Amino acid sequence: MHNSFGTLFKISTFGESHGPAVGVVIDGCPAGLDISVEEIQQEMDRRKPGQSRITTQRQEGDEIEVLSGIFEGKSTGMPIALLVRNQDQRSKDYSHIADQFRPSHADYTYQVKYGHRDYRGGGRSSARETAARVAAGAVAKQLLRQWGIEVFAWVSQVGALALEKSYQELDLTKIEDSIVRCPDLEMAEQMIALIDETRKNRDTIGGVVSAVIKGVPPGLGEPVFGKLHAALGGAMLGINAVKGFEYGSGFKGVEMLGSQHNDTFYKDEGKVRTHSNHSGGVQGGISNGEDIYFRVAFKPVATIMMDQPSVNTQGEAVQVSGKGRHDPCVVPRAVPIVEAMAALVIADFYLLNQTSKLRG
Ligand SMILES: Cc1cc2nc3c(=O)[nH]c(=O)nc-3n(C[C@H](O)[C@H](O)[C@H](O)COP(=O)(O)O)c2cc1C
Ligand SMILES: C=C(O[C@@H]1CC(C(=O)O)=C[C@@H](OP(=O)(O)O)[C@H]1O)C(=O)O
Repeated sequence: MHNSFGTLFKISTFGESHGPAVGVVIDGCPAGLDISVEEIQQEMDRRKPGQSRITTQRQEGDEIEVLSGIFEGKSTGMPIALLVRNQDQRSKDYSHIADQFRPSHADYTYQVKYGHRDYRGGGRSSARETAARVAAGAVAKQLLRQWGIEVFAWVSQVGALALEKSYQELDLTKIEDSIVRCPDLEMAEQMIALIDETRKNRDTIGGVVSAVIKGVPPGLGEPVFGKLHAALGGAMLGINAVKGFEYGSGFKGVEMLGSQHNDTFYKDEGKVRTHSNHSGGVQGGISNGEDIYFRVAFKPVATIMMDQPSVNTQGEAVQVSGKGRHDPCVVPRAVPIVEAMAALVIADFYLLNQTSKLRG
């Protein structure tokens, strides 16, 4: 029932991994926005399968088709419909799970909830659906740019290999310089080697995507229900395979004292700023104008190329093994998904904020 996201900048996605297409309808994009379809395509290319040796080898062009809502390069204020046709489905890789459940994928929960499921490629539980979110996020990013807001995400951990540097110490222009999307290129090499080794062992591994949103004005977010950090957390936890979300000082903040953790205020050229930013740019659910930064934890991919105990739809014990093409680690492709979901939340909250008080 819940296939839509957002209040004013609202999206609905549709499509299954092995159906004819996946796509999105964006309802509420203001009219007159210059929209570059080429930029939407660049985001699709960052997410698409088959992009490097450390991702699934399913070969999809993920070429975006604009069905409505953009005319002469500008949004018309009408629903924007974007479509991607599926081209490289291999449904026979899934025949064996028509009546079996892969451990830790969504096979069992979809079956028990609906009594019927599209088992081909995981149907709608497949991360293929995130292609639609990335397309919508690419439009949201272009809207945010008008307001001076930018979103960056990168891989900061694979397995136990963790980048200890803060985002201020990283060169974020280097994110796309390695196939793993870690801007520290030495660490990137180690991460790639670890993913290669894991894949050779027919296994999978988890990781962390870190992100920062720059240029958010103070005042975005609703005070009780609809806190900005809660919306961001909800958006991130709604991405496939996500197991954790923290923003600002996050779980590490518990080790600090209030006197260390408080972000003290000062005035900088008429603006109220804070010296530190343990709050992660959000206080009381409302942005304070500082950078919003957060981390998203992804589990190791469920489908592994080895036998594991499970049950079938009759409740009988079986051994199930993954077949076909799967990501050994999702984080390199999750980077544009995290950016897209963050852009969608901020675009929505920016528009909502414009209705929150009389201005004069
Ligand atoms: C970018 C990305 C790629 C993914 N690729 C695969 C994959 O190839 N095989 C797989 O079993 N799961 C993959 N997943 C994870 C599944 O989609 C996810 O585990 C499944 O929908 C069950 O949901 P849950 O893990 O959130 O509970 C991927 C997730 C993301 C974000
Ligand atoms: C197709 C994509 O990734 C897929 C995500 C996925 C899963 O279970 O999430 C399983 C695999 O599906 P298939 O067996 O059909 O190749 C991945 O390739 C994509 O991201 O576009």
